Amino acid sequence: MKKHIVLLPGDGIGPEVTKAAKGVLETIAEQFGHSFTFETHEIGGAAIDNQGTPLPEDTVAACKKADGILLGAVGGPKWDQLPSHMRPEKGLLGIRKQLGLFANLRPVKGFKSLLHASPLKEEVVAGSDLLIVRELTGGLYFGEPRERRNNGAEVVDTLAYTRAEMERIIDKAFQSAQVRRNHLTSVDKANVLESSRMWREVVEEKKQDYPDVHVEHMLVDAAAMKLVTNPAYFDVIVTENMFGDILSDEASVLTGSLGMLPSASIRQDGLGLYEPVHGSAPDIAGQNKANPLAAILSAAMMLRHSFQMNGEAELIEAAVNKVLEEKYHTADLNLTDGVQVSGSVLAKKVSEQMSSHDTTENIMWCYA
Ligand SMILES: NC(=O)c1ccc[n+]([C@@H]2O[C@H](COP(=O)([O-])OP(=O)(O)OC[C@H]3O[C@@H](n4cnc5c(N)ncnc54)[C@H](O)[C@@H]3O)[C@@H](O)[C@H]2O)c1
Ligand SMILES: CC(C)[C@H](C(=O)O)[C@@H](O)C(=O)O
Ligand SMILES: [Mg+2]
Repeated sequence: MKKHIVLLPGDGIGPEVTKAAKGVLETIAEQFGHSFTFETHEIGGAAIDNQGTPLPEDTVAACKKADGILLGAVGGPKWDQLPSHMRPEKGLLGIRKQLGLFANLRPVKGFKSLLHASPLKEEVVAGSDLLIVRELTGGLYFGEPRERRNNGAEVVDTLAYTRAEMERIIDKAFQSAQVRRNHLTSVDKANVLESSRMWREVVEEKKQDYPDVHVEHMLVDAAAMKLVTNPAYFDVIVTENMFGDILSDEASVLTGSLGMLPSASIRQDGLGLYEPVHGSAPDIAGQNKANPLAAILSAAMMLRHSFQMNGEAELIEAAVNKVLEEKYHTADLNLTDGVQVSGSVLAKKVSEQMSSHDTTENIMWCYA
């Protein structure tokens, strides 16, 4: 199969982890006889430096024509003092919005061989396998007005949603629950926010369409606590943009590192931008220390979601599992046992494992 992939490496560790994921995709192409072509574009701080804007028009145009998009990360201290419309993060928010990527799927599954990498007790982490379905193009991130007022004496951000925006993400989450364990937890702050009260109404209306799914409501503060005390309780969590951002970094603790969490930012027709949950990690950028697995697993999500290449995605996931079982890991996992390697060596191990045909265990993450 022929597929055209746009790479948006971005800033900090973005280029390192994107290169690692590209290498794994090349191994897939070789093994399965696919033809993947790649085109690299700037976004974020790199684009500000070279083109004066965090989201150049040619980047958007290339993404619109792509079969799949793989992003590294954007941002860093170099650009922190720029006005908000010129920050690298605006490039990421802009591409999500312009492409209509309203659903962000963030699967969180602890690999068995990494249970002891979490700072939580192994018996707490064991059995956790959840999916955060985060609304990605609305809420506080995009609501207007957002401004300083009264000579800087006041400031306003706006949390706005239309009912239609809520309906489509809640539908997506019910559908994800149907292919998983039929348990949906809708997370909100309905004791305080009007938007959350409407969110609850929409969930209540939608549940009539999915009678096989057990749905409940949970306040975000309580959910944050339960995520680290009883994570195995959760199957699918659906929540608005900002809550989903925060809960997903928290959930990464279950896997041992933020460098383990992949994500898919998708829309209905299958186009997707695949991005690790982590950021540009300026503290380790350029040192070949970054864990490439979140980016590699994001590439696997691209194969499954945008290209319908399930076997190929499973091969990557199984190879990652095997490499971890063989106790190779990067420094972020903070392990005292096993073999600590650089990011590029870990990525190479994954590709070698894929070519060895010794990856039989299907550890597939289920998400729809
Ligand atoms: N998707 C994105 O592009 C994205 C996501 C989050 C943050 N950011 C941006 O990244 C910059 C830094 O933000 P931050 O420091 O709060 O968050 P971060 O995710 O970049 O880093 C948080 C911590 O996790 C570590 N870490 C993250 N990814 C890792 C990996 N793959 N391997 C090993 N360790 C890893 C970092 O070293 C750091 O200690 C900010 O400008 C922020 O806006 C971008
Ligand atoms: C960089 C930032 C804008 C982004 C977000 O908040 O969506 C990041 O934290 C993420 O989780 O993808
Ligand atoms: Mg985040």
